[in-house]
Amino acid sequence: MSSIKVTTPTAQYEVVISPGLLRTLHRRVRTLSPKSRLFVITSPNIWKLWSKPFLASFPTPPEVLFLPAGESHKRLPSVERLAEQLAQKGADRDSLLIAFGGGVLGDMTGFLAAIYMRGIPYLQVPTTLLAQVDSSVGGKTGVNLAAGKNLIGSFHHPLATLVDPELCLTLPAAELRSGLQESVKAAIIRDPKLFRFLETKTEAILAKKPDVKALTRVVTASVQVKANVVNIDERESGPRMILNFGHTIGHTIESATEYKVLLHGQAIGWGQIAALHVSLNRGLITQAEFDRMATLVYAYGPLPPFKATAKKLVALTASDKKRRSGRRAFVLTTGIGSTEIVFDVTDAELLTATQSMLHEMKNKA
Ligand SMILES: NC(=O)c1ccc[n+]([C@@H]2O[C@H](COP(=O)([O-])OP(=O)(O)OC[C@H]3O[C@@H](n4cnc5c(N)ncnc54)[C@H](O)[C@@H]3O)[C@@H](O)[C@H]2O)c1
Ligand SMILES: O=C(O)C(=O)C[C@@H](O)[C@H](O)[C@H](O)COP(=O)(O)O
Ligand SMILES: [Zn+2]
Repeated sequence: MSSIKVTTPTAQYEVVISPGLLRTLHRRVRTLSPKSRLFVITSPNIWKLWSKPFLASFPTPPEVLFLPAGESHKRLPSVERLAEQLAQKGADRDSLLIAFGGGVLGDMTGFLAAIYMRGIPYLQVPTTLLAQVDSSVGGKTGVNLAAGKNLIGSFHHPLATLVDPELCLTLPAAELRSGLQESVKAAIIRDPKLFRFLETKTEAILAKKPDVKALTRVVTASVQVKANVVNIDERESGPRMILNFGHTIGHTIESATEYKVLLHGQAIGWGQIAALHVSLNRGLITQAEFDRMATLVYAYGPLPPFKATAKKLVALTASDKKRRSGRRAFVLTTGIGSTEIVFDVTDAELLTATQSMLHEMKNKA
């Protein structure tokens, strides 16, 4: 079992990572919140697969509310519908929400917890690899607008994040690989050791029945990277922007394709390729470093093709939340494990890099 601490000016909590943890969930929940009324928020498909071990330790079953699965449901009306259900069931400020799902469900449940009765506590019990390595940690919650990704939201940290890597054993292969793109990101921005692990253990990680020991190591190292960054910059005033490596173009790909074509991690995979091209063109990394990093991104593919022009993708960066005083922030890599945040990447530079990324996509098709 590993426990990683998140300590920010507004919150202090643990991320507990332990295979098999789900079967002892009730004890852990009651240690954190002895008396609260519990509301589990999940999706029908996840509940069908995992309700038995989830409920195994509960003396009486908690209330369960459902959200349909998928990024296209990550919108305000879904949150409102859930809030109405909570109100009808008499949820109050002593209630505790338990987000039992992937990043979409976790982001929405966290946002619901942030705004219901002006704020109630919630727990993250992430069920996808992506949610385990990234989205269940750090307190970013929210929903999408047609105009852009996560444009409505708040920072609201969970009471704790309880991770059982065994949950990933029922994930479709594409979902597992999507989550691994965020681990590749964590490795590129801050952890050369994780990078090497992802390079050498690809087979075990991507096996038909993934090696839980290897997955647990990937989750633990990725969460450690995330916690270290969040601990120094909770509100993304500066250093936290590095967690957005690959996301400037990745997010524009998601909104250009109306959140329907690619999984989040797949879009971020392409976004990382674009960011690698900018870094290479600026001479911040050697061709050999570029090749090594791009090879790792593609190793956790395939990254599906999509239709959008470079011009459109660059134009859509106008709604990126990292913009400061009208200037676009961009995260570059200066080598495996190191990054630089810059504000002077020109449209022309980004266009060239995005065209190179689209060219690679065409060659792979
Ligand atoms: N808040 C953050 O810091 C942060 C970080 C990274 C990503 N995100 C967000 O996370 C979202 C992506 O999350 P995701 O990749 O988990 O997608 P997701 O939540 O849509 O889950 C992917 C699919 O897997 C299913 N599923 C979940 N657990 C399963 C299991 N154990 N077995 C079988 N199927 C299962 C889900 O029902 C869904 O269909 C995006 O909206 C992204 O913006 C947020
Ligand atoms: O936690 C962060 O900070 C991140 O940037 C993590 C990202 O992987 C994640 O996709 C996040 O939701 C992006 O946030 P946004 O503020 O750029 O929408
Ligand atoms: Zn992400």
